[in-house]
Amino acid sequence: MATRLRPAGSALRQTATLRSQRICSRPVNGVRCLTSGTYRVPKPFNEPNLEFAPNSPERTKLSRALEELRAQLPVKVPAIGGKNAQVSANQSLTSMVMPAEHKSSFQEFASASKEDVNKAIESALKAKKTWQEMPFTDRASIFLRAADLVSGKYRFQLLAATMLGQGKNAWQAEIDAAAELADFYRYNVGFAQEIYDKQPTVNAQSHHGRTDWRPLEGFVYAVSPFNFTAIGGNLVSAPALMGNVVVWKPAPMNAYASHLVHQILLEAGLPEGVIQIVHGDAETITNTVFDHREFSALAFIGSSDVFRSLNVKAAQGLAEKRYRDFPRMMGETSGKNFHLLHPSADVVNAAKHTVRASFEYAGQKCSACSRIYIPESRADEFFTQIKKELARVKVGPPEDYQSFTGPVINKKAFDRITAAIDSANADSKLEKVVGGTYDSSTGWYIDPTIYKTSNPDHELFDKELFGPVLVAYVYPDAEFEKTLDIVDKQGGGFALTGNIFSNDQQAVRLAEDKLRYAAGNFYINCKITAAVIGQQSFGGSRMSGTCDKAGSAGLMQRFTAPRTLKEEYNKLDEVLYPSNL
Ligand SMILES: NC(=O)c1ccc[n+]([C@@H]2O[C@H](COP(=O)([O-])OP(=O)(O)OC[C@H]3O[C@@H](n4cnc5c(N)ncnc54)[C@H](O)[C@@H]3O)[C@@H](O)[C@H]2O)c1
Ligand SMILES: N[C@@H](CCC=O)C(=O)O
Repeated sequence: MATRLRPAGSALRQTATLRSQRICSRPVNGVRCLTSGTYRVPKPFNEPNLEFAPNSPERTKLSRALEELRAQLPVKVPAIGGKNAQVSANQSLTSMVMPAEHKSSFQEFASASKEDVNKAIESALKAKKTWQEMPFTDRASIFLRAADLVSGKYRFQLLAATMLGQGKNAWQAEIDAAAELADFYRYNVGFAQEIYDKQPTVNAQSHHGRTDWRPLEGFVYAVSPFNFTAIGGNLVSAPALMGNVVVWKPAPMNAYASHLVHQILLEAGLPEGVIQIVHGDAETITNTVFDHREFSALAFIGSSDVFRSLNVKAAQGLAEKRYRDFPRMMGETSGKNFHLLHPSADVVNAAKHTVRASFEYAGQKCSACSRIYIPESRADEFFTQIKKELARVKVGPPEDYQSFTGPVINKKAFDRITAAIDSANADSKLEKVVGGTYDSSTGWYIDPTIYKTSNPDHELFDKELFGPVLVAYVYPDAEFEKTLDIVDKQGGGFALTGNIFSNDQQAVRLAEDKLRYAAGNFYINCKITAAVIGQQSFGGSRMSGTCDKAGSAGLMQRFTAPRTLKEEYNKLDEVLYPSNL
């Protein structure tokens, strides 16, 4: 039996429901809608965070959800999701262990064959006409209802899945699987309204210009990473809200959390077929999708190398004239993100922010800080404060509320990061400040690790390790401007997030200008992680992606093919121009 959603108690809060009704003039699913009006969706808001303090009701509820989930392990995930989809008894399944406890299997998923993927594509295309003809206000209602299910009825179930499956502690799971996911659904509805509202404002006399925000003609392929439950949920909601149908391939390590998100969308009223979730071998699924004539767009979040390879595949398809459209290629990818301290910086503040940015969720946020630049005059103070903070930090399992950070995702990541640590420990050009140790006896644990160097060209400044490893360049105070050039040049060609800590506004201006292309998200006197939907849209350029910005109308507009209409109310009297007469 596939794991189904269970209510986890009463909704925490009732959010505003869509007050507007439908606008349409033709029957939808045989139902004629008769209301009229230019409807406005509710104003989006950021979901308030629960804090899980000792003895809080939310801590009790979360602990219960964790116990209930543990009792069901390993959870089973069907190859293709749907209201009644199930894993059959004789199907071979792929097992994924818990990052914090690798002797225990967390999830087992079935893998889609090429035929299954083709069926999923055809089901999505079959659902397309009805879905895109559904009035926007009704599509919006489905996602607003989903937001309430995420933040209410299924909140603790989503958190538990994200904690056990992806190794996040309660706070990290909360800001991802509850808050950010609900925020994406609510804000995306607002962004869609913003797009539909964009209409020509100037018309010549007796003319009427209009924009028809058509969804893409084929289907969208969404490929999501392991580290955020909300990211996959957004990658599918953004195109679907704009009237597209989507084939969704989540990362194997969050197959179960993504399955839950899909089930929630179905419960919220999403018609079956509109989003087809497909699990299995990445290449089999992708090759089948890329062979299809109606492949219209890729919405990818993951590593740069994979995104690059998918661009090459799509180019090959284009060269062979396989597609009807030029597929849109949207990708948010890797980073080698920086903190930069000016000599005027508040060093205590900078050190605290750096501990969070580099080591929360074991450095596995694409936004995480993995390189830092510190002026010589402030370096001792900075490292002393960092050590003081790290002495209070517990590395441990996600279910332990005391754990500040947890394991890395799997053995492959553990081996990759610890190999880099072994080599750094033996590198005479690096001096270890803290950490450099790890332990895989129960889970994939790596201690927060910092190296410093006076060699700004060390390869660690260019390599995304995606783990809790930070490299620091201590620069001569007089070389602040030169250091800006180094920051810009380094970072492996990536340009995702970065910041400056400074109490000198001229230095802030200089950094903001010189580092204009070094980061898609640039922060001043605060850490570089935890962008909030509606406040900081997210994404970088250079080799970090196409910078379409998750959490913005910009990304959603990429899932449209606008049609321009012009209507005239007068007749043409004369063929010849006045000058011809
Ligand atoms: N910029 C962002 O917004 C953002 C957000 C989260 C993660 N990331 C990046 O994602 C990476 C970590 O996530 P990950 O380990 O899941 O990334 P990944 O690139 O290994 O996988 C991402 C997705 O691509 C799929 N995939 C892997 N190989 C594939 C192939 N050959 N063909 C088709 N699909 C393939 C995976 O199964 C997964 O669904 C890091 O590089 C991180 O910086 C970026
Ligand atoms: N948007 C998140 C990062 C997502 C990538 O993993 C942040 O801003 O920290």
